[in-house]
Amino acid sequence: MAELPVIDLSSPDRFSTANSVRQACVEHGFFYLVNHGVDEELVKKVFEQSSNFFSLPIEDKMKLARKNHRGYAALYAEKLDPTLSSKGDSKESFYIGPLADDLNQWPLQEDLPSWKGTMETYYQQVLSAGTKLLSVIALSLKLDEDFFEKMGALNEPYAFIRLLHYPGDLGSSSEDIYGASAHSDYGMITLLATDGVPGLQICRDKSKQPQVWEDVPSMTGAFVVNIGDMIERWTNCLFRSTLHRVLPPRQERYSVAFFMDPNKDCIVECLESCCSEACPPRFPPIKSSDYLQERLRLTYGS
Ligand SMILES: O=C(O)CCC(=O)C(=O)O
Ligand SMILES: [Fe+2]
Repeated sequence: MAELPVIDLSSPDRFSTANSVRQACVEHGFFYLVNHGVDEELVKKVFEQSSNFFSLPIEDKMKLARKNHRGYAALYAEKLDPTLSSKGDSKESFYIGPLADDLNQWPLQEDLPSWKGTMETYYQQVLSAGTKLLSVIALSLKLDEDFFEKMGALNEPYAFIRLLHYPGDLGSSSEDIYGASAHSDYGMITLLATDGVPGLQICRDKSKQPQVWEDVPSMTGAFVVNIGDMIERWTNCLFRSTLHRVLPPRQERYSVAFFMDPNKDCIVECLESCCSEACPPRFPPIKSSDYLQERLRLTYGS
């Protein structure tokens, strides 16, 4: 079992919080976030509405099939580990992106009346928690706390809710089928809520063979937060985007991820404080949208 640090976002001592965040991101790339300001009742409602959506007939769900990375992705449609030969991950999901650009797809009002409002409120509340957390992350890197704002990353951030449903035992064969196969997240940070059903695991050392996987238990009221690959690139691997996966669930499981990615035009390049002559940048600068597009292409095989 992984013993992950707990970060209190409401602590008045921001420098001490920043130190804990730094240690958590260097050692684990994963931590629990408490007192994050997202209403617990709202989280419950999101899980209820998510379950309502996934219970709709498949024909209705397919009417909202994923376009512009918004909407419904059916069972086995995604493979988070593109090196696996299996048919895909045993989960279905639904994506909700930036609220302002009108590209989102919504279930019919008459089917799920308070669905859109619930998701929009959740989007805004988690975005605001994520924004606060990124200012602590900036402090933890010895940058100004508004670093990510000033450089434009948080100007219309490319942030997504992903509702996830793992349907439980489908009696699948011995094939390599995971709920979510091994991957690291692509963006800046991910804030994950789960329904408490176990399954999430992390691998702290991707290069060690055989890989060692540790369970990440859920903690009531806390988000599990992890660092994405773009922060790993910005920090020249000082902060880790840790490999994780969800075991093939025997029991039905729901989770809700919030991926906070920078503005599409943002250039992600090694921070000055994270490189030196002895430790040159490991990655060339890259435009955020180019990086994401390539990662999504590999995940969906198209
Ligand atoms: O469902 C989970 O617990 C994790 C999902 C995940 O890692 C992802 O969607 O990127
Ligand atoms: Fe993930």
